[in-house]
Amino acid sequence: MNLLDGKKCAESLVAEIARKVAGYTESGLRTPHMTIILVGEHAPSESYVKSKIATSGLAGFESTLLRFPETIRESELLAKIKEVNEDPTTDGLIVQLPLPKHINQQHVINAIAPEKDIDGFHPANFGRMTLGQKAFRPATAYGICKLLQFYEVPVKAKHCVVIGRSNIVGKPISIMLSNDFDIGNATVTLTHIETPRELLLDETRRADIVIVAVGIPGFVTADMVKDGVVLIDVGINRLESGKIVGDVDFENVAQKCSWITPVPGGVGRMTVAALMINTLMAYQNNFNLA
Ligand SMILES: Nc1nc(=O)c2c([nH]1)NC[C@@H]1CN(c3ccc(C(=O)N[C@@H](CCC(=O)O)C(=O)O)cc3)C=[N+]21
Repeated sequence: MNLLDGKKCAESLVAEIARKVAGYTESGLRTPHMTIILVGEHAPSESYVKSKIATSGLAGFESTLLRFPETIRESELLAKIKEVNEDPTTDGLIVQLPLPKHINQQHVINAIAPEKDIDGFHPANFGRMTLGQKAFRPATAYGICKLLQFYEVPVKAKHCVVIGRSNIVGKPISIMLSNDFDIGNATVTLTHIETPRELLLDETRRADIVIVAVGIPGFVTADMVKDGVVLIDVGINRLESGKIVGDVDFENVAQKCSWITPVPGGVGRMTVAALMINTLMAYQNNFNLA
């Protein structure tokens, strides 16, 4: 069993970004700048945002955190997004999810300027990505691709089973890995809550790569996978003990894997690294660099 070390991979990608940024700023360009909007006080979001801000510093970016109370009205939030969209000193904008219930997530995502949408959630980017056009790719899915690439895990022509069809992970990763992308050309099965258990087992037991993003601790057990499987665990579940675990029964499943991502230190780190890649791309687009 080999670990797909997201920390190590992310550090290497971020160091590469920092070198590029140093080159740009030495030639007189301004520093890349990302803005994060955080609404309310949600403990996990605090920790994710902290990690994004710290990593953006390591990448050589400036960052701004805009915090709003839980009670902010949707119209006010949309007005703030419009301000950031129109601010030429910000390259990328993240509106941290989840949002309070009274705010329509779709309205918010659609309000972000596609050219600043470093999360890749705007329909314009999602559509372009799906069609194989240049786009900001959804950060978690993109991070998984970069991690597979870093460790030279074969993807082309492999059978990949994705568990969970969320718009932020399952759906985009299944599209990206099946597309004719640099890291792609797999044969992908997308399974979800309505997939009969028997069918799910048929699929996972012959899969070369299993990607699980369901948010249930221990969902993937050793009897569900074949020897030599590559396992990508997207889950982040906080147990009552405070321990963070993924969606995989790691102790038992890891023994059967050729590669497996740890939680923490796996996909979470790569999500943040991919956001940095997207921010650099937004900046390069702004200045017509490459
Ligand atoms: N608009 C938006 N964009 C996002 O990219 C976004 C979001 N909303 N909402 C929530 C998810 C989750 N997410 C993570 C960020 C960092 C870690 C991370 O750094 N994890 C550490 C552990 C730290 C911890 O989990 O507390 C690790 O895996 O080693 C994980 C997950 C970004 N998300």
